[in-house]
Amino acid sequence: MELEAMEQHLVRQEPISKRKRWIEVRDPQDHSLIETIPAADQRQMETVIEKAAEGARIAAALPVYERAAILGRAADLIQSRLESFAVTIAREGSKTIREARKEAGRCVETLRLSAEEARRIHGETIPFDQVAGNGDRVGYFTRFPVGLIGAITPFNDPLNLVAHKVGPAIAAGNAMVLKPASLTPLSALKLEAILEEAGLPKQVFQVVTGYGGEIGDVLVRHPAVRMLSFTGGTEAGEAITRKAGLKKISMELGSNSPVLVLRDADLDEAVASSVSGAFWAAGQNCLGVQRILIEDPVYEAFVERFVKRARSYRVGDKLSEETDMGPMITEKEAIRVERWVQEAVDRGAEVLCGGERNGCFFTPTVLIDVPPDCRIVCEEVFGPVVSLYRVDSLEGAIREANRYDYGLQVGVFTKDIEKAFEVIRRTEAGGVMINDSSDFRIDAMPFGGVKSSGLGREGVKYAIQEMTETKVVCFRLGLG
Ligand SMILES: NC(=O)c1ccc[n+]([C@@H]2O[C@H](COP(=O)([O-])OP(=O)(O)OC[C@H]3O[C@@H](n4cnc5c(N)ncnc54)[C@H](O)[C@@H]3O)[C@@H](O)[C@H]2O)c1
Ligand SMILES: O=C[C@H](O)CS(=O)(=O)O
Repeated sequence: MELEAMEQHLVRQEPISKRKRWIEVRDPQDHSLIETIPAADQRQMETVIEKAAEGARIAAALPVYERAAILGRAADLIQSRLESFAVTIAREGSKTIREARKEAGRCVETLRLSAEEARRIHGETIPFDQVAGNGDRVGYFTRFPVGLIGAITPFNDPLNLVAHKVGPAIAAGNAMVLKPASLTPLSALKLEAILEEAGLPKQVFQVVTGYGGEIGDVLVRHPAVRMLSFTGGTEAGEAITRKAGLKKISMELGSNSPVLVLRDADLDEAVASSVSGAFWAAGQNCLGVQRILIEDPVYEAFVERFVKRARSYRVGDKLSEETDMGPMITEKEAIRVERWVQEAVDRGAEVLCGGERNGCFFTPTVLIDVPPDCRIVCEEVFGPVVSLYRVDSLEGAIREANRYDYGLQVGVFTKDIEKAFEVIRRTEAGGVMINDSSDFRIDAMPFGGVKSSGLGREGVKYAIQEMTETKVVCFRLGLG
């Protein structure tokens, strides 16, 4: 994402001795100062990593019942302080208070799932005698923790995406060092304190705040870090993958998610779900609906209803219960989106609603006639802008859905089971939602993308598989 790249560029330009050693966490809505926190330097990150080696030994030695109890207590503590967590998410980021409450509630769910899955990390027996001559051999494989995991998270879901890394890590007996986004680090710091209050030894989970390109680089390259769990933009993900060296890597990256509205769709459902999916968190959502491909017979009817609903969105104060959509994370990001919209308009696109910026606020925007090579559709907009396209057939919709090198999730609205399975089979994505938009997820399901949208899967049970190694044990009997 350009945002962090710009920030890192600025940090890199300053001599290390002159870099600010603190981060002012400010509310994007009014730039008010929320909290000032330290910006660690590379030496401090190295010290934390060295300390975390002891944390890996402690984590692996924690019996499963203790891991599960700690995670369950942490979930209970957050549940009891849900509003406080929601206010922090809303203030440091872009979410409205209603969106933030949902994220805090999902974090509780993610930690409870982690407590459950800690008890289900199984191996299997192996029938060695499937090969002649091995009748005297019995054995199994088991799973053991990777050790020390380096985690790096994005600004947009500052609590639950951290829980999706640290919950499975603890469940599997790993230690973790996390570098959260420097724009929204406070939720991660609160989670770190909750886990310590729930009984997690301090060395097992450490949050280090600072600038990605500076201290994140240390985490990426350090040989003691045996796995990297990254969530962020594709550009940063590729840069990190090149630097990481020989270690496990999990990449949850960007997308420009499509929704297919077929001629037999329930249009009211398709409109409601796609408007929500397009403008949730001011479009700063990896699963955000960025392109809608509508079959000819229902195009006019869908567009009219979609624009009407988009126009009804109340944009304003994040902490008001009445607000449907808050600001973008910075004015720089809002200006980028404004520039991308203008580029499309200069090339013939039409703005059906929105397109106005006021500081870091950008109104819910609906475009048509966008040339397919405009950045507003071929890159990840990560803002409240959605482009509608008329398609002449299911074949045309699938072709358009697969046009770009992203592949996180797809939504398709149809009542025809055959067409649904055609989309399931032929679209290039990590998830296909039938009669939901692309923006549908539960925290227990496997989650991740193909092509430039990622490597590997999160979702608690699946993250645990990635955060463990298998060990085969074989007994050769009859020699005593
Ligand atoms: N697939 C998913 O599950 C998922 C979920 C949320 C967000 N995202 C993606 O995250 C992006 C938005 O978040 P963002 O703007 O914070 O992303 P970003 O890529 O700018 O930054 C993400 C994190 O990586 C760090 N970072 C950036 N460059 C780095 C480098 N070279 N070395 C080490 N660390 C580095 C940042 O400090 C931050 O903590 C979008 O692309 C969105 O699609 C994906
Ligand atoms: O931004 C991407 C998130 O992973 C989507 S969700 O909030 O987890 O559904």
